[in-house]
Amino acid sequence: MSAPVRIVHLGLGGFFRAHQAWYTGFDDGWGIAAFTGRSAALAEALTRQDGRYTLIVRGPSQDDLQVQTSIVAAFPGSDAAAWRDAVADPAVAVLTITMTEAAYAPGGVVADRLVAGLAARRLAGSGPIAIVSCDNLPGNADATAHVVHELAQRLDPALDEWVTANVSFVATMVDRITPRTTSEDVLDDDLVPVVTEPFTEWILSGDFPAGRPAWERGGARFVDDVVPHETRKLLLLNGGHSLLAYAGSALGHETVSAAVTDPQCRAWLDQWWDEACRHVPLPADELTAYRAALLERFANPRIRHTLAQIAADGSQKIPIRVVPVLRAERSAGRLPTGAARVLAAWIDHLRGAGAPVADAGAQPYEERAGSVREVLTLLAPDLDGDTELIAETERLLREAPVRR
Ligand SMILES: NC(=O)c1ccc[n+]([C@@H]2O[C@H](COP(=O)([O-])OP(=O)(O)OC[C@H]3O[C@@H](n4cnc5c(N)ncnc54)[C@H](O)[C@@H]3O)[C@@H](O)[C@H]2O)c1
Ligand SMILES: O=P(O)(O)OC[C@@H](O)[C@@H](O)[C@H](O)[C@H](O)CO
Repeated sequence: MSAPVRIVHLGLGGFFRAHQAWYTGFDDGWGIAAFTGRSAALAEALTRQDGRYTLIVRGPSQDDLQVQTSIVAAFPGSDAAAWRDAVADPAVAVLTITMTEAAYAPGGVVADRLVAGLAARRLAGSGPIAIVSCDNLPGNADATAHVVHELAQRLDPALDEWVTANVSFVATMVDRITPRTTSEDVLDDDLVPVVTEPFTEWILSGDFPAGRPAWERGGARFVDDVVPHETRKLLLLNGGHSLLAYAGSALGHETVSAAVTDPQCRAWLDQWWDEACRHVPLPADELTAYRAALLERFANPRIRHTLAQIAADGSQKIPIRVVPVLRAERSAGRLPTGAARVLAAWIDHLRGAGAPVADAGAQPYEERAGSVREVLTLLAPDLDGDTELIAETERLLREAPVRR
């Protein structure tokens, strides 16, 4: 028998099924009703399989197939009535989100959906709930709270007061490399499996006023402060990914594993990590171990994580993965060549090098990509008078690979 629905998820995709749904599977008292962002296809396919799917845990030499059953209902994001009913259900205690960074823009889809759901919950008198953003955003709890309060206040100040009294925004660091599923991954008895890596990490901080699953059974950790862990992951893993996505694809590489085994890319990655590590508030030995583990994870030749997938939405990612290091290094009086290289490689990508641009926010940057200073004016106006940084970025652009 399926578990009762006690979690609602927004952003049914690959990562959620490799991560939060997998952790929830360790506690059979908790079922999930999951909603896609937009499309109906995945919800329909999962519904035909009664929510079951196979997690293909792909190690460097073999696969471990794990059938997952924590999703008990799947809906297309367009089913607004099902969404409101699900969030209003008094049995539901937790709402998780994986909608990508861009969806948190003010007036964006995260605010819209959450406020519609919370308004229905308030009307139904269903009481408190925890909202857990699992997107790669610094301060993902605060970012979620901000867009929810902003919209609720504008629509109905009484709803905003209810949110303040009833909603707990939980901060998280999430990590499990999960490339997009391709037709080659499909199994005889499963049209919608998910391929992921063996490594997984989940660190959370915050209250769950209506209870939560025993996610620690899968290894999740509850801490007072996620910020050091989030900074470690965003700068070293995601920042390293962005470097490889732009600089590696310009060299002709297609995947993370191909790029990281190229000695040139590897040297650039080490230089970026040396600079970024100075701004991660964790002990040096922890960072050394994390870097070593990351190299193994990135090099897994059986995980086909395309640089094009990671390169998408650079206008949302560069400001949080790279700019903080540029800023901190310049404030410390250093010229960070590794960080400037990520910036230069992204500008080169906007000019047409490497992976194609797939980014709804790219246009103003593409229009200014001929001038490093003008890109900085949009990206980090406090740095657009920094002639030394601009000259270094221009030098790196002149040295950018010619093979495209
Ligand atoms: N894939 C990973 O390795 C990974 C790891 C850690 C964190 N994450 C976080 O999870 C997010 C989702 O990753 P995924 O691999 O599941 O991606 P995905 O493309 O499968 O997207 C997940 C869901 O979000 C929806 N969506 C995306 N952008 C949207 C938009 N602008 N408007 C409406 N709906 C939208 C999609 O339709 C889908 O339902 C990432 O952006 C990241 O923040 C991913
Ligand atoms: O998923 P995105 O688009 O935010 O970023 C692409 C990758 O850097 C990211 O998905 C990592 O694989 C992930 O964060 C690993 O936990």
